[in-house]
Amino acid sequence: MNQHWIEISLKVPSAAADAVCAVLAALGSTGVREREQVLDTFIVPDADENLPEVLDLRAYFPSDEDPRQIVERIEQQLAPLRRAFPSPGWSAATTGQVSDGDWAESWKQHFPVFRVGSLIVKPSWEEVDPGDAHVVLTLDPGMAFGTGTHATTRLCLEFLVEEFAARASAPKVLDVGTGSGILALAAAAFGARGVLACDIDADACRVARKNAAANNLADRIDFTTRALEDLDTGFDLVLANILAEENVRLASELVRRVAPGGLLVLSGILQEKESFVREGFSRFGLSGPEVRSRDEWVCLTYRRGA
Ligand SMILES: C[S@@+](CC[C@H](N)C(=O)[O-])C[C@H]1O[C@@H](n2cnc3c(N)ncnc32)[C@H](O)[C@@H]1O
Repeated sequence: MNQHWIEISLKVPSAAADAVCAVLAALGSTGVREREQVLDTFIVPDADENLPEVLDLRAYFPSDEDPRQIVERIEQQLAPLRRAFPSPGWSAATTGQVSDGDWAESWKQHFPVFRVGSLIVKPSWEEVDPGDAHVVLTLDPGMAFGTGTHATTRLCLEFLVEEFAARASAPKVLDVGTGSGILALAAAAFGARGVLACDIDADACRVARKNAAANNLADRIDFTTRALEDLDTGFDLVLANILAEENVRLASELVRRVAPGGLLVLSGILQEKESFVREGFSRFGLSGPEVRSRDEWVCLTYRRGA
Protein backbone atom coordinates (compact mmCIF):
# COMPACT_ATOMS: atom_id res chain seq x y z
CA MET A 1 0.00 0.00 0.00
CA ASN A 2 1.53 3.30 -1.03
CA GLN A 3 -0.15 5.60 1.44
CA HIS A 4 0.41 9.35 1.38
CA TRP A 5 0.70 11.52 4.43
CA ILE A 6 0.69 15.20 5.12
CA GLU A 7 3.80 16.24 6.97
CA ILE A 8 3.61 19.34 9.16
CA SER A 9 6.91 20.95 10.18
CA LEU A 10 7.01 23.17 13.20
CA LYS A 11 9.72 24.53 15.49
CA VAL A 12 8.66 24.91 19.11
CA PRO A 13 10.39 25.89 22.35
CA SER A 14 11.14 22.65 24.21
CA ALA A 15 9.14 23.79 27.25
CA ALA A 16 6.01 23.79 25.07
CA ALA A 17 6.72 20.49 23.27
CA ASP A 18 4.43 18.26 25.37
CA ALA A 19 1.53 20.67 25.05
CA VAL A 20 2.13 21.02 21.29
CA CYS A 21 2.22 17.24 20.83
CA ALA A 22 -1.07 16.96 22.72
CA VAL A 23 -2.62 19.56 20.39
CA LEU A 24 -1.30 17.75 17.30
CA ALA A 25 -2.65 14.42 18.55
CA ALA A 26 -6.03 15.95 19.36
CA LEU A 27 -6.15 17.32 15.81
CA GLY A 28 -5.65 13.84 14.39
CA SER A 29 -1.89 13.45 13.95
CA THR A 30 -0.93 9.80 13.73
CA GLY A 31 2.55 10.48 15.04
CA VAL A 32 5.07 13.16 15.88
CA ARG A 33 8.83 12.99 15.48
CA GLU A 34 11.57 15.25 16.63
CA ARG A 35 14.22 15.26 13.90
CA GLU A 36 14.95 11.56 13.47
CA GLN A 37 13.65 10.56 16.86
CA VAL A 38 10.22 9.31 17.79
CA LEU A 39 8.66 11.02 20.79
CA ASP A 40 8.14 7.78 22.67
CA THR A 41 10.34 8.43 25.62
CA PHE A 42 10.37 6.28 28.69
CA ILE A 43 12.85 8.05 30.90
CA VAL A 44 11.61 11.18 32.56
CA PRO A 45 14.16 13.83 31.51
CA ASP A 46 16.49 14.86 34.24
CA ALA A 47 15.73 18.45 35.26
CA ASP A 48 19.45 19.21 34.98
CA GLU A 49 19.73 17.65 31.55
CA ASN A 50 20.57 20.11 28.79
CA LEU A 51 17.62 19.82 26.44
CA PRO A 52 17.80 21.76 23.18
CA GLU A 53 15.85 24.98 23.57
CA VAL A 54 14.02 24.57 20.28
CA LEU A 55 12.66 21.30 18.94
CA ASP A 56 12.13 20.68 15.25
CA LEU A 57 8.91 18.64 15.10
CA ARG A 58 7.37 16.70 12.24
CA ALA A 59 3.74 15.64 12.64
CA TYR A 60 1.93 13.32 10.24
CA PHE A 61 -1.72 13.46 9.21
CA PRO A 62 -3.72 11.24 6.85
CA SER A 63 -3.64 12.64 3.31
CA ASP A 64 -7.42 12.74 2.88
CA GLU A 65 -7.45 16.01 4.83
CA ASP A 66 -6.92 19.44 3.34
CA PRO A 67 -3.35 20.53 4.32
CA ARG A 68 -4.32 24.21 4.49
CA GLN A 69 -7.14 23.44 6.90
CA ILE A 70 -4.84 21.35 9.06
CA VAL A 71 -2.34 24.22 9.27
CA GLU A 72 -5.15 26.65 10.04
CA ARG A 73 -6.48 24.48 12.85
CA ILE A 74 -2.98 23.95 14.25
CA GLU A 75 -2.26 27.68 14.24
CA GLN A 76 -5.59 28.39 15.95
CA GLN A 77 -4.94 25.81 18.67
CA LEU A 78 -1.33 26.90 19.15
CA ALA A 79 -2.15 30.58 19.65
CA PRO A 80 -2.67 30.23 23.42
CA LEU A 81 0.52 28.15 23.70
CA ARG A 82 2.51 30.77 21.80
CA ARG A 83 1.30 33.29 24.40
CA ALA A 84 1.95 30.95 27.34
CA PHE A 85 5.47 30.05 26.15
CA PRO A 86 6.79 33.25 24.56
CA SER A 87 9.99 32.45 22.63
CA PRO A 88 11.72 33.47 19.40
CA GLY A 89 12.07 29.71 18.75
CA TRP A 90 8.51 29.24 17.42
CA SER A 91 8.08 28.87 13.67
CA ALA A 92 4.88 28.84 11.66
CA ALA A 93 3.50 25.39 10.82
CA THR A 94 4.27 24.43 7.21
CA THR A 95 3.14 21.45 5.17
CA GLY A 96 4.42 19.06 2.60
CA GLN A 97 3.08 15.74 1.35
CA VAL A 98 5.10 12.62 1.71
CA SER A 99 4.44 9.04 0.78
CA ASP A 100 5.23 5.71 2.29
CA GLY A 101 8.33 5.84 0.17
CA ASP A 102 9.92 8.48 2.37
CA TRP A 103 8.81 9.27 5.91
CA ALA A 104 6.91 6.11 6.43
CA GLU A 105 10.01 4.15 5.49
CA SER A 106 11.85 5.67 8.42
CA TRP A 107 8.68 5.28 10.53
CA LYS A 108 8.83 1.62 9.66
CA GLN A 109 12.39 1.43 10.88
CA HIS A 110 11.05 2.54 14.26
CA PHE A 111 7.98 0.30 14.12
CA PRO A 112 8.83 -2.90 12.33
CA VAL A 113 6.74 -6.05 12.51
CA PHE A 114 8.22 -8.07 15.31
CA ARG A 115 7.71 -11.47 16.78
CA VAL A 116 8.03 -12.67 20.36
CA GLY A 117 7.56 -16.44 20.37
CA SER A 118 3.95 -17.11 19.40
CA LEU A 119 3.04 -13.40 19.28
CA ILE A 120 3.36 -11.09 16.29
CA VAL A 121 2.92 -7.33 16.68
CA LYS A 122 2.49 -5.37 13.49
CA PRO A 123 1.59 -1.86 12.40
CA SER A 124 -1.63 -1.58 10.37
CA TRP A 125 0.23 -0.81 7.15
CA GLU A 126 1.91 -4.23 7.13
CA GLU A 127 0.33 -7.50 6.07
CA VAL A 128 1.81 -10.55 7.71
CA ASP A 129 1.44 -14.25 7.27
CA PRO A 130 0.79 -15.44 10.84
CA GLY A 131 2.39 -18.83 10.11
CA ASP A 132 2.43 -20.72 13.40
CA ALA A 133 1.95 -17.62 15.57
CA HIS A 134 -1.02 -17.85 17.96
CA VAL A 135 -1.72 -14.14 18.18
CA VAL A 136 -1.29 -11.21 15.79
CA LEU A 137 -1.81 -7.76 17.27
CA THR A 138 -2.13 -4.64 15.15
CA LEU A 139 -0.77 -1.54 16.86
CA ASP A 140 0.05 1.76 15.25
CA PRO A 141 2.34 4.30 16.80
CA GLY A 142 0.27 6.95 18.47
CA MET A 143 0.66 9.30 21.38
CA ALA A 144 0.69 6.55 23.99
CA PHE A 145 3.77 4.59 24.88
CA GLY A 146 4.01 0.97 23.84
CA THR A 147 4.30 -0.36 20.32
CA GLY A 148 6.50 -3.11 21.66
CA THR A 149 9.72 -1.72 20.29
CA HIS A 150 10.94 -0.59 23.70
CA ALA A 151 12.99 -3.15 25.62
CA THR A 152 10.82 -2.77 28.74
CA THR A 153 7.68 -3.69 26.80
CA ARG A 154 9.45 -6.52 24.99
CA LEU A 155 10.52 -8.04 28.31
CA CYS A 156 6.91 -8.08 29.50
CA LEU A 157 5.73 -9.58 26.22
CA GLU A 158 8.35 -12.32 26.52
CA PHE A 159 7.05 -13.04 30.00
CA LEU A 160 3.43 -13.19 28.78
CA VAL A 161 4.21 -15.51 25.88
CA GLU A 162 6.04 -17.96 28.15
CA GLU A 163 3.54 -17.70 30.99
CA PHE A 164 0.50 -18.35 28.81
CA ALA A 165 2.25 -21.27 27.12
CA ALA A 166 3.06 -22.80 30.51
CA ARG A 167 -0.07 -22.32 32.57
CA ALA A 168 -3.03 -24.67 32.72
CA SER A 169 -5.73 -22.16 33.67
CA ALA A 170 -6.60 -18.73 32.27
CA PRO A 171 -5.39 -15.97 34.58
CA LYS A 172 -7.03 -12.74 35.68
CA VAL A 173 -4.65 -9.95 34.67
CA LEU A 174 -4.02 -6.39 35.86
CA ASP A 175 -1.94 -4.11 33.61
CA VAL A 176 -0.76 -1.06 35.55
CA GLY A 177 0.34 1.81 33.26
CA THR A 178 -1.21 0.34 30.14
CA GLY A 179 -0.05 3.09 27.71
CA SER A 180 -1.08 1.88 24.25
CA GLY A 181 -2.65 -1.16 25.91
CA ILE A 182 -0.17 -3.54 24.32
CA LEU A 183 0.29 -5.83 27.33
CA ALA A 184 -3.42 -5.92 28.13
CA LEU A 185 -4.17 -6.72 24.49
CA ALA A 186 -1.61 -9.52 24.43
CA ALA A 187 -2.96 -10.99 27.68
CA ALA A 188 -6.56 -10.87 26.43
CA ALA A 189 -5.62 -12.33 23.06
CA PHE A 190 -3.79 -15.20 24.76
CA GLY A 191 -6.99 -16.01 26.65
CA ALA A 192 -6.86 -14.25 30.01
CA ARG A 193 -10.19 -14.70 31.80
CA GLY A 194 -10.39 -11.01 32.60
CA VAL A 195 -8.10 -8.03 32.02
CA LEU A 196 -8.18 -4.73 33.86
CA ALA A 197 -5.84 -2.04 32.54
CA CYS A 198 -5.24 1.30 34.20
CA ASP A 199 -3.32 4.43 33.35
CA ILE A 200 -3.14 7.81 35.05
CA ASP A 201 -3.14 9.36 31.58
CA ALA A 202 -6.67 9.62 30.15
CA ASP A 203 -5.24 9.97 26.62
CA ALA A 204 -3.41 6.68 27.02
CA CYS A 205 -6.67 4.97 28.05
CA ARG A 206 -8.42 6.47 25.03
CA VAL A 207 -5.70 5.19 22.67
CA ALA A 208 -5.66 1.81 24.40
CA ARG A 209 -9.45 1.43 24.04
CA LYS A 210 -9.13 2.24 20.36
CA ASN A 211 -6.37 -0.35 19.98
CA ALA A 212 -8.49 -2.94 21.79
CA ALA A 213 -11.42 -2.25 19.44
CA ALA A 214 -9.15 -2.47 16.39
CA ASN A 215 -8.09 -5.94 17.56
CA ASN A 216 -11.62 -7.08 18.44
CA LEU A 217 -10.68 -7.26 22.10
CA ALA A 218 -12.76 -4.36 23.43
CA ASP A 219 -15.18 -6.60 25.34
CA ARG A 220 -12.34 -8.52 26.98
CA ILE A 221 -10.52 -5.60 28.64
CA ASP A 222 -11.65 -2.89 31.05
CA PHE A 223 -9.62 0.31 30.83
CA THR A 224 -9.69 2.79 33.66
CA THR A 225 -7.99 5.95 34.89
CA ARG A 226 -8.85 5.04 38.49
CA ALA A 227 -5.90 5.02 40.89
CA LEU A 228 -4.31 1.68 41.70
CA GLU A 229 -5.46 1.80 45.32
CA ASP A 230 -9.10 1.94 44.14
CA LEU A 231 -8.86 -1.18 42.00
CA ASP A 232 -9.91 -4.75 42.78
CA THR A 233 -7.53 -7.30 44.23
CA GLY A 234 -7.02 -10.99 43.45
CA PHE A 235 -5.20 -10.88 40.08
CA ASP A 236 -3.17 -13.92 39.02
CA LEU A 237 -0.82 -11.69 37.01
CA VAL A 238 -0.04 -8.06 37.78
CA LEU A 239 2.10 -6.27 35.19
CA ALA A 240 3.66 -2.89 35.91
CA ASN A 241 5.86 -1.41 33.21
CA ILE A 242 6.35 1.87 35.01
CA LEU A 243 9.56 3.44 36.21
CA ALA A 244 11.61 1.92 39.07
CA GLU A 245 10.72 4.78 41.41
CA GLU A 246 7.00 4.41 40.63
CA ASN A 247 7.14 0.64 41.14
CA VAL A 248 8.70 1.16 44.56
CA ARG A 249 6.33 3.98 45.49
CA LEU A 250 3.37 1.73 44.64
CA ALA A 251 4.96 -1.44 46.07
CA SER A 252 2.39 -2.29 48.76
CA GLU A 253 -0.59 -1.48 46.48
CA LEU A 254 0.89 -3.62 43.69
CA VAL A 255 1.56 -6.57 46.00
CA ARG A 256 -1.92 -6.28 47.55
CA ARG A 257 -3.48 -6.81 44.12
CA VAL A 258 -1.70 -10.10 43.47
CA ALA A 259 -3.76 -13.19 44.34
CA PRO A 260 -2.11 -15.78 46.60
CA GLY A 261 0.23 -17.79 44.35
CA GLY A 262 0.05 -15.07 41.68
CA LEU A 263 2.86 -13.28 39.88
CA LEU A 264 3.97 -9.66 39.96
CA VAL A 265 5.96 -8.48 36.94
CA LEU A 266 7.89 -5.25 37.38
CA SER A 267 9.41 -3.62 34.31
CA GLY A 268 10.73 -0.18 33.37
CA ILE A 269 13.74 -0.73 35.58
CA LEU A 270 17.19 0.39 34.51
CA GLN A 271 19.88 -2.12 35.50
CA GLU A 272 21.39 0.42 37.87
CA LYS A 273 18.01 0.62 39.70
CA GLU A 274 17.56 -3.14 40.14
CA SER A 275 18.88 -3.24 43.70
CA PHE A 276 16.73 -0.23 44.62
CA VAL A 277 13.62 -2.08 43.42
CA ARG A 278 14.64 -5.36 45.08
CA GLU A 279 15.09 -3.45 48.32
CA GLY A 280 11.67 -1.80 47.89
CA PHE A 281 9.95 -5.20 47.53
CA SER A 282 12.03 -7.11 50.09
CA ARG A 283 9.59 -6.64 52.99
CA PHE A 284 6.62 -8.48 51.45
CA GLY A 285 7.90 -12.06 51.72
CA LEU A 286 7.58 -12.64 47.97
CA SER A 287 9.60 -15.35 46.28
CA GLY A 288 11.98 -14.45 43.48
CA PRO A 289 12.62 -12.37 41.64
CA GLU A 290 13.23 -14.08 38.36
CA VAL A 291 15.23 -11.60 36.27
CA ARG A 292 14.99 -10.92 32.55
CA SER A 293 17.15 -8.32 30.89
CA ARG A 294 17.45 -6.58 27.57
CA ASP A 295 19.71 -3.66 26.69
CA GLU A 296 20.14 -1.69 29.90
CA TRP A 297 16.72 -2.72 31.29
CA VAL A 298 15.62 -5.46 33.68
CA CYS A 299 12.25 -6.99 34.41
CA LEU A 300 11.67 -8.65 37.79
CA THR A 301 9.03 -11.33 38.38
CA TYR A 302 7.99 -12.10 41.96
CA ARG A 303 5.56 -14.74 43.19
CA ARG A 304 3.28 -14.21 46.13
CA GLY A 305 3.03 -17.11 48.57
CA ALA A 306 -0.04 -19.31 48.13
C1 LIG B 1 6.34 3.03 29.86
S1 LIG B 1 4.63 3.18 29.66
C2 LIG B 1 4.19 1.47 29.51
C3 LIG B 1 3.14 1.22 28.48
C4 LIG B 1 2.84 -0.25 28.21
N1 LIG B 1 2.31 -0.91 29.38
C5 LIG B 1 4.07 -0.98 27.73
O1 LIG B 1 4.50 -1.92 28.39
O2 LIG B 1 4.62 -0.61 26.68
C6 LIG B 1 4.15 3.61 31.29
C7 LIG B 1 2.71 4.05 31.41
O3 LIG B 1 2.40 4.10 32.80
C8 LIG B 1 1.58 5.18 33.08
N2 LIG B 1 1.75 5.42 34.52
C9 LIG B 1 2.79 5.98 35.16
N3 LIG B 1 2.57 5.97 36.48
C10 LIG B 1 1.37 5.37 36.68
C11 LIG B 1 0.58 5.06 37.84
N4 LIG B 1 0.99 5.38 39.05
N5 LIG B 1 -0.60 4.45 37.67
C12 LIG B 1 -1.04 4.13 36.43
N6 LIG B 1 -0.37 4.42 35.31
C13 LIG B 1 0.84 5.02 35.43
C14 LIG B 1 2.05 6.25 32.13
O4 LIG B 1 1.04 7.21 31.89
C15 LIG B 1 2.41 5.44 30.88
O5 LIG B 1 1.33 5.37 29.98
